[in-house]
Amino acid sequence: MKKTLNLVKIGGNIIDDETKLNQFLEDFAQIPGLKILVHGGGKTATEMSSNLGLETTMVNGLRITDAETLRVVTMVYGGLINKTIVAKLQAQECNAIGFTGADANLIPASKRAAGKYDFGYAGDIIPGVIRGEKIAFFLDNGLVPVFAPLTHDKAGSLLNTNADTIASALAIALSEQYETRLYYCFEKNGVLSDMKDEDSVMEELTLEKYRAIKHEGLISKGMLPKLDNAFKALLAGVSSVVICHAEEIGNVLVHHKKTGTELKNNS
Ligand SMILES: Nc1ncnc2c1ncn2[C@@H]1O[C@H](COP(=O)(O)OP(=O)(O)O)[C@@H](O)[C@H]1O
Ligand SMILES: CC(=O)N[C@@H](CCC(=O)OP(=O)(O)O)C(=O)O
Repeated sequence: MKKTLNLVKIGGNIIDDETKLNQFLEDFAQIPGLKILVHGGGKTATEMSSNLGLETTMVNGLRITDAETLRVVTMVYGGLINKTIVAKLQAQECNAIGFTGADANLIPASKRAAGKYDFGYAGDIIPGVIRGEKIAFFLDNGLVPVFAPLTHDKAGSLLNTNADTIASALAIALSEQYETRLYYCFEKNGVLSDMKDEDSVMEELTLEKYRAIKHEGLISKGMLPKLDNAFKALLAGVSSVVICHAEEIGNVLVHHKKTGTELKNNS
């Protein structure tokens, strides 16, 4: 029987709030068994860019990453956020180890070719290239990998890759070795049917329903890549995918409470 692996992704709105981040990491540290944390940090990168006089442009939830922006996201994601999270987890007796996708060549990617938009140094993960057994080595030796949303092109450049995409690609790669469960944690209670009503959480969401509500305009901004990546993982064999509030991660994974939006495969 495969061991269970809980792979948790935490978004930038929580990371940017120290109290919320500390609470989340305390809860995450309590999760028993094998686990991985993938973090974003888009909000902090936007603030840091603005402090440096750089304008931020997002298209369909993805950052246009010119050379200057790549320097900012490398410092913010690979340095400030990744290392702060690792230190905070170590303070909770959670033996975290921080990675970008360049470390141990864990996530090779290719620079996205310019089309309607030129995303600059944005990286698309090459399908099938993540070798789960390399990550399993760390998991099986009692370590908790913490991934920054950076990949690399194997030609010396880091690339900026959406953290939801990294979480999905890692979950897919690791589902060969483990029964992998993927949790997208952010600052809302789940996928909402009405953005003005925080309680309008859809308990379940099928791909068919997602396509319909996307068409109606109920899904926007960062929720688009999040759900595209979430369904990709589910369809590729990840055991379960849940989108929930960051405050609930302890309730879900320590106390086994059902919360948020669970994706369903209706095909
Ligand atoms: N139907 C929806 N339900 C919940 N959030 C939505 C929805 N449509 C758009 N959003 C937006 O998507 C955002 C989540 O995407 P993003 O900011 O990329 O998250 P994260 O911080 O996890 O990376 C929410 O903050 C919200 O503003
Ligand atoms: C290419 C691209 O868009 N990369 C993302 C990576 C960070 C991220 O995904 O952060 P959140 O999870 O906080 O949104 C960005 O720079 O915003």
